Amino acid sequence: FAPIAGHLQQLQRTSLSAGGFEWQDPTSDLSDPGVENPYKNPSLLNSDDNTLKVDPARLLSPRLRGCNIYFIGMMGCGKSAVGDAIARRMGTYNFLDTDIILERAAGMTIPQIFESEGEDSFRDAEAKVLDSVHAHVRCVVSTGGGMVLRNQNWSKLQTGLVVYLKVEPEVIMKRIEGTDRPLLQTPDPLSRLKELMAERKQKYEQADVTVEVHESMDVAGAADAVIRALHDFIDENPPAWKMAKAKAQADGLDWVN
Ligand SMILES: Nc1ncnc2c1ncn2[C@@H]1O[C@H](COP(=O)(O)OP(=O)(O)O)[C@@H](O)[C@H]1O
Ligand SMILES: O=C(O)C1=C[C@@H](OP(=O)(O)O)[C@@H](O)[C@H](O)C1
Repeated sequence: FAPIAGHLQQLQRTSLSAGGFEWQDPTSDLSDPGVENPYKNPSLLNSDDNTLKVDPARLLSPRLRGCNIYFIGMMGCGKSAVGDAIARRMGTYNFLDTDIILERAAGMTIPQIFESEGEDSFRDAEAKVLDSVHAHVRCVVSTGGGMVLRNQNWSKLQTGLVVYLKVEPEVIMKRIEGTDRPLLQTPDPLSRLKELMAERKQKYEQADVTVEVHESMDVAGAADAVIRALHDFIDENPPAWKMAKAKAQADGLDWVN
């Protein structure tokens, strides 16, 4: 049976294509690229200044193995700016913005949709956009600030890693003052922003990873903080097969890759 066994092994090593997307059999050895947290790998550190020799963003892709990253948080917290910066640095992930997809599909801007269709219709359309987006892999997705409101959306968000960018309302307000976000068209937008944040706090805190972005952090700095937090999250939540491997080895059993 040796030739057949060889064939099977070959098959196991081949990445499969489903729904037009490449994915790798999680039980094959290819899915363990041997990439560990770069921040914890002394051989990746420059000895003179302790900076990393590689961009840790590039080493996120092999560790995520196609899993999407979803950014959640209040409008203006930086989901689009930071998400786009991270996708570019990762190199192998695409950046998607659910607001932009919705605007293109509707042929209207978000303020126009709120005005002509109302918030409920906007939320229905937003949920449909997430339905289609979550079928894709290797994406960094910026969601609209209210995506977290509907429980049904969480079943899609939870197929990926959910990152909450936590920013003080006063900092957000400075960034988005005067923009046309429909929910802030009130005489006192800062109070409205604080109310919305208080209402949504519990939902945002359901994220896998929360990153606090302070006023002194620019987009690149916020991206650095997210990348580091994601590496740490992957360390703390190893995939099931990796835990099974560790257990088998601890039990003195052979693990066949
Ligand atoms: N950390 C940051 N420092 C400075 N400006 C930022 C930062 N994050 C985002 N911005 C700016 O704030 C504005 C709102 O950010 P954006 O990414 O559109 O937010 P969101 O997608 O969460 O609504 C943009 O002009 C963006 O360039
Ligand atoms: O918080 C919200 O309810 C909204 C946030 C906006 O997206 P951003 O968070 O990208 O600004 C946009 O979806 C719409 O104005 C509603």
